[in-house]
Parts: sequence; C-alpha cells; structure tokens
Amino acid sequence: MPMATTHSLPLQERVPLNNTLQRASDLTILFLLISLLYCRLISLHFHGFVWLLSFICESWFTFVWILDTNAKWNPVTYKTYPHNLLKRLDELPAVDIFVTTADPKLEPPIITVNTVLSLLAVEYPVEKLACYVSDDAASAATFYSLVQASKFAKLWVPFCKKYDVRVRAPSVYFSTQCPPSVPSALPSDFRNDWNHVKDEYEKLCQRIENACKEKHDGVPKTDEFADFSDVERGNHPSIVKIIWENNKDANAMEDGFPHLIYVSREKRPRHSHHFKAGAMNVLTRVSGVMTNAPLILNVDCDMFANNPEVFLHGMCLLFGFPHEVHSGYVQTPQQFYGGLKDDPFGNQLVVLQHKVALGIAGLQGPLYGGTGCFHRRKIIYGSSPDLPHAHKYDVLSYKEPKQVFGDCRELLDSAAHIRSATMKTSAKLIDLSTKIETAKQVASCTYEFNTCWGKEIGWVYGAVAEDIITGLKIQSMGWESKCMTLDPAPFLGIAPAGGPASLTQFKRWATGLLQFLLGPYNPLLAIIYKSLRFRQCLAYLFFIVWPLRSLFELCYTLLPASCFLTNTSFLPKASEPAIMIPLGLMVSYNVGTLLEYFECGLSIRAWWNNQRMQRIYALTAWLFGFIGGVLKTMGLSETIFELTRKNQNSGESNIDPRRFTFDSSPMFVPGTAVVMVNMVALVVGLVRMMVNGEDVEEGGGDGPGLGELVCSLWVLLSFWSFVKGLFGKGCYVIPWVIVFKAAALVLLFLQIFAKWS
Ligand SMILES: O=c1ccn([C@@H]2O[C@H](COP(=O)(O)OP(=O)(O)O[C@H]3O[C@H](CO)[C@@H](O)[C@H](O)[C@H]3O)[C@@H](O)[C@H]2O)c(=O)[nH]1
Ligand SMILES: [Mn+2]
Repeated sequence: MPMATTHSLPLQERVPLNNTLQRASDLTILFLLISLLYCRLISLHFHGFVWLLSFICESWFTFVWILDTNAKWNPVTYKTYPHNLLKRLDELPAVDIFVTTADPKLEPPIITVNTVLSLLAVEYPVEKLACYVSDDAASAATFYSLVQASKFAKLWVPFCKKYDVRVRAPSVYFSTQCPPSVPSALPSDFRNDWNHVKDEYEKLCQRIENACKEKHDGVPKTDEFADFSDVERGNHPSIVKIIWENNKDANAMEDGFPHLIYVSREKRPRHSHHFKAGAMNVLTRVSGVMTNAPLILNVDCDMFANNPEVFLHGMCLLFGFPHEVHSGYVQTPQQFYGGLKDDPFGNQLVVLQHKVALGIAGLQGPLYGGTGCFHRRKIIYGSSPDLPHAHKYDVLSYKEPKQVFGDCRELLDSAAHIRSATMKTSAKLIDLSTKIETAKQVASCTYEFNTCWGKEIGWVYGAVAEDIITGLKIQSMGWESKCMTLDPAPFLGIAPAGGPASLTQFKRWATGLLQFLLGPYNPLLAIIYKSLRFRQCLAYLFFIVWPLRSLFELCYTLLPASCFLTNTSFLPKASEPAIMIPLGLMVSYNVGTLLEYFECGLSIRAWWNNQRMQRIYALTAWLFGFIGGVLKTMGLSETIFELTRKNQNSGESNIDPRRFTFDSSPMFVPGTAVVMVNMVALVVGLVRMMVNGEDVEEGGGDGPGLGELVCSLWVLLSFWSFVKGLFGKGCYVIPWVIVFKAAALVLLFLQIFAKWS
C-alpha cells in the first residue's frame, strides 16, 4: 500500500462524537426496564398467566434495548482530506463501478441513466474508471437508453467539469427552473451552454420514453440491437456490449469519460440466478477479465452520485490508515432524495443512519449495505487481512485456483494479479473489444458450477439480504470497515412510496435476516470460530432480530385487549407506586426518541410517523418475513427477491401519496385483527364499567385499569391508518377479504379468551 506509507500528509481524522445525553437516556430506559422485570418477578405468584406473558415480552424488549444501546454507544465520524490526495493523483488506484438494474418497469431506464451519468462525471482520473451496468431483464430499452446516455455524456461530462456542477445527475440538476446563478467566469457562455445541454437532456428523455413504450417502438432495428431481437426474459445467452470505450481516440483522455459496458448475464429457466448476488458476481468476473481494477464500487440503479468528490473521499478512507485491515471496505449511508415530508412511511431511515450507523462505525465498522460501497477486489476474492491474529479463512490455501474461480485462464491470471499486487494499476491501454468473448464465457450460467462463487468468494448466495451476509463474512475474517458520511450526501436514492411498496422491502429484509440466524452465517458462531468482535456481533444481532421482534410485539399489542376481555390486568393499578415504572418507561422512551429526531433536524410528526410505522412493520412485514424465513429454512419455500418499485410518480393522480394504502396482501391481516380485537375489548370494558357502575380504577379486584386503557388506545393510535381503513373509501380502505380473514382470527381469539376467563 504505497500511498499511506510513503507520504505523511493525513488523509483522514477520526472524530468521536459526544453522546453523554444519549447514553444517560439509554441507561435510564435500561434501568427502568430492569426494574420492571424485577417487579414482575417478585410478584409473579400473585398474578396469573398474563403477568408471565408480560414478563417474557418485556425481557425480550430489554434484550433488544441492550442491543440498541450497544450499537449507539460509541459514535464516530471521519473527516477526510481529499486535497492531500490531489498531490498524488497518479498514484490513485483504478475503480470498477457496478450498477445493477433488473426490471425496466419497476426501475425505469431514465433512473438508471441518471445514476450512470452522475458516475461518469465524478471527479477522478477518467482513465482509471470503468462503469459496468448489469441488466437482469436483458431489456432492449435499457440498452438503448444507455447508448443514448453515452452520447449525451459527451456533452454532459465536460459541462459538469467546466462549470463545477455540484449535482451531476441531470434530472436533479435541471429540476431547478431557470439557469442557476452563474458560478464564476463566462456568464454568457454558461447561459448558452446550460440551455443547450438542457435541450439535449430533454431530447434524451423523450427518446428514452419512446423506447420504453409497449413495443419498444423507439428502439431502432439496427445491428447494434440485433442481440435483443429474440431475447426471452429469463432465457437467453450472455450479452456483453461495450457502449463507450474511453481510450479509442488519443485526445479523449483529457476530456473523455470512463468506459461504459453493458452486461446481461446468461439466464436459463432451470438455473438459479441468485438475484442481485448473482448479478454482482458476474460483474466481478466480467470486469475481472476486462479492466480488473483493484477497487470496486457498487450502487443500485437508483442511487446517483450526489457528491462529485465521493471517489476522492472514499480513497482517503481506504488508504488513510496505517494498515489496510482498518479499512476493508468503505460504506456510505443510504440516504434518499425527494422523499415525502415528515417520512409518512417511516422508511427514510434518517435517525437509524445517524444514530445506529455512526455508532457501529465506532465498533468494527459499518455493515455492508448493498449500495454505495467501495470494496477491495481481493477481499471479494477471499483474501484475509495480513495480520498474525487474523482468522486465516483463505480458500486458496486448501483449493486449486481453478476450483475456486472457475475455469477461465484470463480470470485466473487477473485474480492472481489482484491477490499478489499492490494497488498500482498498469497504465497500459487495453482494447476492450478483444475481451468480449471471454466476458461472455464468465457471464454464462454454468460457469459457477463446482466453483466457490457465492460461497467462499464473491457475494454470498441463498439469502435475500446478500449485502449484510457478505459484509459479515468479510468482517468475520477480521477486516474493519469505515463509514463515509459527507455533506452533501455521497449518494442519494429513492425510498419506496406507499404502504404496500415499503412493506415489500421490509418483508424481504426480515426474511433475509432470519435466514442469517438460522443458517451457517450466524454471527454468534463467527465470534467463536472466526475474527468477528463481540460488540460487532451484538450490532449484527440488533438487525437480525427484527423478524423475531414481531412475535413479541404481536403478543404485547394483544395484552391490553385480553385484559379487558378477561377482566384481568397486566400493569399495576394507578394507585400503586409501582405504576411509576411503566409510566416512567413510556415517558422516557418517547421523550428520548423524540430528542433523537430533533437532533437530526426532524419534526415531531416525522417522529410519530416512524413510531407508528415501526409498530405497523412489526405486525405486517416483519411477521411475514419471519414466517417466510422459517418456511425457507425448513426448505418449504424458495428464496425470492421482490424488487422495490422506483417509479415515484406512477399511479393515479388523485391518490394522496402520504396516506397509507392497502391491497389484498395477507400481510395486512394481523394488523387489522389487532385493531379489531382492541376495539372489541374497549367496548367490552366500557359495557362492563357501565353495567357494574364502577370507576375504571376501582374495577373489581384484578380488573383492567388506567394502564390497560392507555395501552389499548396507544395501539389504536399507532394503527390509526388501519382504523381509518376499516371505515374509509377507495384505495385507503382495507379490502373485504382482509377484513373477513381478520374477523375470523378475532373470533378465534375471543373463543380462546372466553374459555380462559
Ligand atoms: O434479481 C435481481 C434483483 C435485484 N437486483 C438489483 O438489486 C438492487 C436492489 O434492489 P431494490 O429493489 O432496490 O431493493 P432495496 O430494498 O431498495 O435494496 C436494499 O436491500 C437489498 C437487499 O435486500 C440490497 O441488495 C440493496 O443494495 C439495498 O439498497 C437494484 O439495483 C436491483 O436492480 C438485481 O440486479 N437482480
Ligand atoms: Mn433500492
């Protein structure tokens, strides 16, 4: 690693963040939780089954809280000094950029095009970059869009560099109405250029839109597109096309832009393609035989580079440490743009990124998030850090290279080069077109047979949360990672909009996470047998237990209702001093989390939306993710990766995008049932109170009191979209099939309680 050792200028600085207040608040809550458990334990014999259930649930919440506190305990950020890097530009390593797209309907090509354009225009020596786009749909429209985009890039990239444009995704840049105020010199030039480039961009959009229409009318029938003419989705040979080769003409070096290569891997109906992980592994091999850069950046198709210096900052974190073990990969937080105000679907993850991600950054480093991450290629190839105490997990020590990487001479040579060499890349110009046949070979669906791809090397197969598992595998070898937060944000993506879309995403994550807990990649085993650190393991657990949380939350939301139905209680009476504990918990938890939102500059509304959506996710997406994960582990169902819709302005115009909508997915059944049970319970409680003529508080002996009432109302408040869904109109209403199924569940539940009481 020549860069760090031969020069003394610092590239980064670690800045621990002060979080005394946070720690105090987290510990207060932990103390109250333990007190509550203690109270329950000493009085367990006075009370029945309900207290035991509460005790079990609260023990779980305490466990989760410990995980949460651990994750947030040591937040750090890193300052980066890219100007110190600029003095050694010629030493910068090459980077291969991977962009994945999978469906032109759910991921409109114009989105991918903007991501690609923003990446082609970053501040980095152009001859060191190559951008590979993987298209899992083998769509002529996507290919055509990229070809058109490369033509536009000839205008766009020089324009960005000449005027130091800050946001280099044209759709975002031109969303400002008029030419922005002129940066420095040449005002008249700028205005003309701006108008011209904007015109061209609009034409580009028009062409892409035409190409995306039903029969691809806009796509010309020329040779270039012949490969797509009889492509059947999911059943076609590999397609590899060089859209733009940077070193063809000599003077392109100054103002050119990086290589752009289109890859659609071979697909056959009877071969599993392993979704995104499969696509990433193909890109790794294709780029390995073409440009073989020692670094890899991967981004999802909707994540454009929002900060043109992102590569330079990334290099600071990759090479700014005395030993490379400190920076196996560099992950940027997932941030979103154009999101709805106040985060109505609780999926913009701002506080999670700020509190938890920065906290984990102070441990062994951020988890790999699947997008916006710089990897060292050699780690992807299974290299462990070169340290005596590190876990030696290198497959090549017990297997032949051919058994590991597959049978392709060029790939074996390139891999051997990566594993042995330093970051220096040969400045030798290669003619990419000579590599196409080899690239197609390594992109075929039989190439991986009897190799280590998807297991010991590359992105890990078999789980839909391939990102977290791949990162865990890397950290288990002893590598640390670094979190890169920048202002402006490094990459920005699209958060799913609408109820069903965000549930799909959370359900996939939950399924993937459970597969972890039940599979060979369990982090608990990794601390024992490998080099994962203890507190890092707890940080993984914080995410991995998401699906399990649903069971306890479901139980807890039913507790107050069952108290009304059976005339018992699960909380102390308002007159008893012990009520202070649950009361204190409720207040400190809500105030504590609210302060976190304020600290991140968010509103009280955003806080509430996240609170209620957490509850909703738990009883919809996480619960179904849990079931899906169990079925998958028992071999009863297949792993599938359901894409998240990225088309923001699709759908009917008269729908309020901020309101929760429903469809007939069974995911909505449990939430609807919980709402119904709580409503029935409140009515039962009210009737009993009127019949007996009692005050809620003095309710006969062990009956429900104020605590139960507040909890039940809190559940209804959290599920208010469901309450409205029961009585609403149009797409805001819960479909009758769901209501019917939920009602059946409620009857069953009531039956059980009738027996019990
Ligand atoms: O068969 C597939 C399926 C997906 N993708 C790509 O994978 C990316 C992520 O898919 P998306 O639907 O956007 O999922 P998200 O839930 O938004 O993605 C998050 O969660 C995923 C794991 O569940 C990670 O892989 C992603 O990087 C992370 O951003 C997109 O670029 C897709 O085109 C493929 O290339 N092939
Ligand atoms: Mn996404």
